[in-house]
Amino acid sequence: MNSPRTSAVHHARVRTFHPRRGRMNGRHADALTRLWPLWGVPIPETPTARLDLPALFGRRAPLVLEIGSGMGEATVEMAAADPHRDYLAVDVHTPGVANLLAVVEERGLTNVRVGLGDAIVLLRHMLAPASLSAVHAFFPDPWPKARHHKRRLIQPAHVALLRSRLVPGGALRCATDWAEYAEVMLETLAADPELVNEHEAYAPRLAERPLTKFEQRGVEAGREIFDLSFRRR
Ligand SMILES: C[S@@+](CC[C@H](N)C(=O)[O-])C[C@H]1O[C@@H](n2cnc3c(N)ncnc32)[C@H](O)[C@@H]1O
Repeated sequence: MNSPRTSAVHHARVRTFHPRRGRMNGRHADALTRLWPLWGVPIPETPTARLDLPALFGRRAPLVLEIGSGMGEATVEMAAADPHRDYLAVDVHTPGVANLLAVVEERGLTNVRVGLGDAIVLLRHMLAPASLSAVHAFFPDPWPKARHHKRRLIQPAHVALLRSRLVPGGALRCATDWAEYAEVMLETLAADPELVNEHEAYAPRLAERPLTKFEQRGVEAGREIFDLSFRRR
């Protein structure tokens, strides 16, 4: 369960999400014990310092942030195909984070680090403006009920924050299987004067984005998939 608390962001009240333990198996527990100290990025509730990215990755390279990486399927495939950039994945779901750490080890990837905690806290307090080459938000929770829309990742205050962390020309790529949220995403991103849509409306499917189990379930349920691709001016 999320245990939310509220905090002020650009004068809007939004939720902060705490890590969720979920259901852990032995492999997850082993990965957390061995690999978290190597590649894990703790996200405290009130961080006091920005991340030292060259120290974290052991090199200076363009950085991609994946928000809500789930079990890490997209992170692993995209990072493996893109060794000249570093990938920082973040999720609040501990078993997903543990799974990603295990697969990063199995695949021998050196360009992936994994944050556990709230992506908004990470963005606001731990990443400097203009520090990201790209932000990926694939299938963020749609929060379908109107009274929960305020929990959505894509909302004006968050978009301003996300965009501020991109380098000029940096990419913001989103996908969703929730048609109403797709429309809101399109409107919200298009309303930011510092973002440019790379397409007239929705983008074609991003070739390098793999099919995750989450997306597969949406397709099997008959839902259309919407991709969005914007760039910071
Ligand atoms: C619907 S799942 C999609 C997972 C994955 N991107 C995929 O396509 O399979 C959304 C993910 O976002 C994570 N999430 C939700 N709120 C978050 C937050 N504030 N910070 C980081 N991750 C978050 C959830 O734990 C969940 O793993």
